[in-house]
Amino acid sequence: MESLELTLLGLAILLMIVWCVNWCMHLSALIYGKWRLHRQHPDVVVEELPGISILKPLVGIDPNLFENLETFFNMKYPAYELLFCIQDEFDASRMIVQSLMDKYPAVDAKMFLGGKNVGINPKINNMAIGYEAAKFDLVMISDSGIKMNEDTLIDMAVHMTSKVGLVHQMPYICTRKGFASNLEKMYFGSQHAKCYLLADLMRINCATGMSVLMRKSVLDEAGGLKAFGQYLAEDFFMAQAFLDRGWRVICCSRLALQNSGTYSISHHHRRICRWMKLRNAMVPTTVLFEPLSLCMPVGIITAWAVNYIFDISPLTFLLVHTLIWFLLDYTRMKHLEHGSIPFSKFDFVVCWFINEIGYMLLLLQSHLEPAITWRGRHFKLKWGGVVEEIYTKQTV
Ligand SMILES: CCCCCCCC/C=C\CCCCCCCC(=O)N[C@@H](CO)[C@H](O)/C=C/CCCCCCCCCCCCC
Ligand SMILES: O=c1ccn([C@@H]2O[C@H](COP(=O)(O)OP(=O)(O)O[C@H]3OC[C@@H](O)[C@H](O)[C@H]3O)[C@@H](O)[C@H]2O)c(=O)[nH]1
Repeated sequence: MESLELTLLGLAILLMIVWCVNWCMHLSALIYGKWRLHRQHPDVVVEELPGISILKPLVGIDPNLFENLETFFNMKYPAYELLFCIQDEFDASRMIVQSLMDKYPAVDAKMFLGGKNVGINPKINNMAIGYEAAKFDLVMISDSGIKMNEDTLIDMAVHMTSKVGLVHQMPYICTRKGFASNLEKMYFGSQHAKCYLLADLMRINCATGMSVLMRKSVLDEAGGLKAFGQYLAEDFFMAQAFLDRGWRVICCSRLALQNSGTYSISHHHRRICRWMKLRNAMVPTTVLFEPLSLCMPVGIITAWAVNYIFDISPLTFLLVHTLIWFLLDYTRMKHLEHGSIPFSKFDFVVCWFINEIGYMLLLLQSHLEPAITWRGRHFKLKWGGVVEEIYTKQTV
């Protein structure tokens, strides 16, 4: 009996430690975010910044594609080239790119059609020819849904100091109409931002491949772009290749502004679930630790612990815990927005709860359905990250 009580007390103390670690994570991410993000670079001599080759992998179109791509033709940067990689020669995005190239003849832009089969990852295959044609030593990969501010490239280049090999942007969401967009903003502004900033602070590899600037010479030393075609989480392995060679990988101070014109709650959930599956395979410790960094699971288990140790009402504890967590998320989101949050406080509360509950369900789903579907293709992820395409039989 005594040993059971001792075990329960030990467990309760352990849970309280996990709870304290979570508050430390929250506060550190808030402070680090304030220091790292939205910096200005008034003293930079822009003309001296190195040239950049920007790879834009494109598949299909969405209502914001023209607007998003146009921002790349209007960047304040001394030397850059745009390498549009279009997966299918009959893809509708070809017309959009052509019209932008006609509108901005002074911008160095080229189109590459069809890609090259160098592996399984379709994004890598799509960019393979463009990568070979890149003329600068700094290569940037920028996904189709990204919108750039005029000075983002400057910010990324400034972060590429002599010890840094890869600069990435923390994903965030542009303000668009509707609840689905607000929910996406909530996801990227709460738990995701907290962990992303912390991982960057602690130099843990967390680079997301939607917007990354890299030293091409180092990537070539690692086998070039094609070496990463066997993985679906090519972003993680690319960043790892830089870390393994002693280079620093850092997050710059501008956020990656995702502004895809096609969005819905189910699309967001499918995408996040796909990312969770990648994380589970790449960094298996996240299987245990990710649930332990979420508001509700941590609140519930700690409510039991404080009740066991201090006889505090679990419900009161849970309410106070949730309220403070919520306020910290609100503060972080305000900071990410660099101003006021673009939806009402009521919408914020609703989105926050739906995001917290949805997050837990998605984590569960990511374990129940291991296969990955990406843009209509199915993949089987093996431990360690190597991927295999699953072909389904067509019946006529
Ligand atoms: C007692 C509490 C411990 C807390 C541990 C928290 C673990 C949280 C794990 C993940 C949360 C989100 C991570 C954000 C970045 C990942 C984005 C992503 O999934 N990207 C994929 C698609 O682009 C990519 O292919 C995935 C690659 C693997 C990334 C692995 C990230 C590990 C991040 C760990 C963060 C630890 C924070 C600090 C711990 C004290
Ligand atoms: O078959 C494909 C699918 C996607 N892509 C391109 O890859 C980019 C990202 O595609 P999506 O927007 O569908 O996917 P995500 O935003 O979830 O991608 C993210 O997660 C998986 C990682 O491997 C990626 O690096 C990261 O960008 C786009 O530019 C898209 O055009 C291809 O070129 N071919």
